[in-house]
Amino acid sequence: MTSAVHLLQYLPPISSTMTPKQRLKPSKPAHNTKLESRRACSSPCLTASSSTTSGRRKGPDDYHATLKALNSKGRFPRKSLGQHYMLNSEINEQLSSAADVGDGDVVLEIGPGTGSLTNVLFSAGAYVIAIEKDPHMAALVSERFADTDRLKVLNEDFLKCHIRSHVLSVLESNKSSDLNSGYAKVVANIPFNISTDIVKQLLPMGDIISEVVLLLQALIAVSSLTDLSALVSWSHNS
Ligand SMILES: C[S@@+](CC[C@H](N)C(=O)[O-])C[C@H]1O[C@@H](n2cnc3c(N)ncnc32)[C@H](O)[C@@H]1O
Repeated sequence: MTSAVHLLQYLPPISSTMTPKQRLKPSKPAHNTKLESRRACSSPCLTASSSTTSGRRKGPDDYHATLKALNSKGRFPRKSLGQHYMLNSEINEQLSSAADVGDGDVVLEIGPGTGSLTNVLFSAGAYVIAIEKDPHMAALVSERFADTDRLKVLNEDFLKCHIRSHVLSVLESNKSSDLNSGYAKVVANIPFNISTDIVKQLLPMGDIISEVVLLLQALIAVSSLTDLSALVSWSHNS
């Protein structure tokens, strides 16, 4: 079995219109109602250090909906958990289509958060195994998709849980169903603080995982400001 990085795509810079001052604003808890009335900007994510909203189209995962979902659990993005929530559904769709997610695919999502990417994966027809460390977010995503039988939420630390057995149990139990058996795919907007460890965990799993598409953080400026711009994907070939 060999595994190879087939594709390293850089997404276009997505917060280039923000001023350094905007980027460096200190964290504010989401329950601060002042947050909700701030002006729109082009940032696609709600992060531990962002206090601005996205000017993109409204939807179930836009800035206000995401804040509302977080508020419902008394939460705000935590840097220690790499929590930055995707507000741009187009980027989620790019992640899903880079892995060619389709009907019956089993997809492992690391850190579903509020479920914006999970929602896109469902729309593509996938069965999703979502591993979420934060118990509040695990509860939130379970409640959000309570009416589907195509989701298994595991409130676990991805770096400590037995991923292989979780994935294999879903692949095995679905052999006779209409799910594509044999291989799972990984599609995730991962917590950047543990990117390297996540990749290390996934690399030896080419026997059960066919595609990996991760949104990673890339350095974009000498001032050490960072942006979300790298989409890395690879396929395992036997
Ligand atoms: C970058 S956010 C992405 C959230 C969501 N997928 C999105 O795109 O908006 C990362 C998510 O991973 C979760 N997380 C952090 N560390 C984790 C770990 N070790 N195992 C599983 N989930 C983790 C965070 O709680 C958070 O929900």
